Amino acid sequence: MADTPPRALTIAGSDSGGAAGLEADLRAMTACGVHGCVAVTAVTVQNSLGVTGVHLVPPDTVAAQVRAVVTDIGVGAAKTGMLASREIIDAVADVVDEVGVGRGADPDAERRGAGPSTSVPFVVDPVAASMAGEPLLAEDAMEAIRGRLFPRAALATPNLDEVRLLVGITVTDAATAREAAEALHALGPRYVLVKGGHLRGSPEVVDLLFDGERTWEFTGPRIDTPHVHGAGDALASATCAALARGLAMPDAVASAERYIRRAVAESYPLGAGVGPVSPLWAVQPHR
Ligand SMILES: Nc1ncnc2c1ncn2[C@@H]1O[C@H](COP(=O)(O)OP(=O)(O)OP(=O)(O)O)[C@@H](O)[C@H]1O
Ligand SMILES: Cc1ncc(COP(=O)(O)O)c(N)n1
Repeated sequence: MADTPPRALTIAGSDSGGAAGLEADLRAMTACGVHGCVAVTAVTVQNSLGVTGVHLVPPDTVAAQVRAVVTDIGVGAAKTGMLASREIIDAVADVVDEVGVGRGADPDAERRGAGPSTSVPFVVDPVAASMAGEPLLAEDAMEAIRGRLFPRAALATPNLDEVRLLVGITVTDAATAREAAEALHALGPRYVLVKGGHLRGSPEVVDLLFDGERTWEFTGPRIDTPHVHGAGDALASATCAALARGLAMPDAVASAERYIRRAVAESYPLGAGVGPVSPLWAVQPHR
C-alpha cells in the first residue's frame, strides 16, 4: 500500500470527447502526481468538431459533490472550469465558503493583513465558450464569476476572449496585457494569469502572471499545431495540482507552464476536427 497522494478538486463540465473539461483536468492532475476529485456541473455532448448538447446538473447536486469530497477526502487546492449558469456559480460560491476553500466572503481581510481566510487555494478558470465558440456559460453568468468567484480566487486564468468579456480590454501586446492584468486584479483574485494562446498572429506565446505589484512572464515559441483542445483546462489543472502539492503560486504556475508546453508539443489529431493536448508522454503504458 502506498501513502495517500495530494488531492485536488475540479468543479467542471464533462466532455464526451475526452479532450477538454473534467476529463482534461483529471488527466493533468494525474500526470502531475495528484489524485483528482470532481464536482460535475454539466454533461456536454461534444467531440472534436464541437458541442452539440448540454445538460446541466442541479446546483444543489454540484454543491453536494463539493461538500462530499472536501469533508471526507480533503483537498489541497480546487479549481473551476465550465460552470454553465448563474445558479451553479452561486451554489459554488456558497459551498466553498462553507467547506473552507478559497479566500472566503471577505478577501479584503487578507489584504488588510488579517491573514488568509482559508488555506485551500481556489483557481478560477472563467470558461465562457468552447474552442469552436459554442457558449458554455449563460450570458448573465460572467457577472457572477466576476462578482462572486473572483474575490474568492487565489488565481484567475482567463484567455484573451474571456479578458474582453470580463474587463472590456482587447489584448494585442505587452502593454495591453499588463493593463488587462491590472483591471482583472482589481476584481479580487490574489494572482491573475493572462493567457496569450489566442494571440494567433504572434510567433511567441506569452502568459503574464500578476500579483498586483510583481509580474512574471512565461514566454515560449508558438508550437505549430492546430490540436489545442483542452489547453486552458490542462494549464489551470496543472497549476491546481502544483498548489495541492504545496508549491507557492509563482512556482506552481511555472511548473504548470512547463507541463502545458510539453503537452501542446505532444498534441495529437483526434476525429475530424481539433485534437487534444496530451499528457500521455508523462504516463507509462501498463505492461
Ligand atoms: N500553439 C501553442 N504553443 C505554445 N503554447 C500554447 C499554444 N497554444 C496554447 N498554449 C499554451 O496553453 C495555454 C492555454 O491556451 P489558451 O491561451 O488558448 O487558453 P484557452 O483558450 O483557455 O485554452 P483552450 O480553449 O484551448 O482550452 C496558453 O496560455 C499557453 O501557455
Ligand atoms: C466541458 C468543457 N469544459 C471546457 C471546455 C473548454 O475547452 P476548449 O476551449 O479547449 O474547448 C470545453 N470545450 N468543454
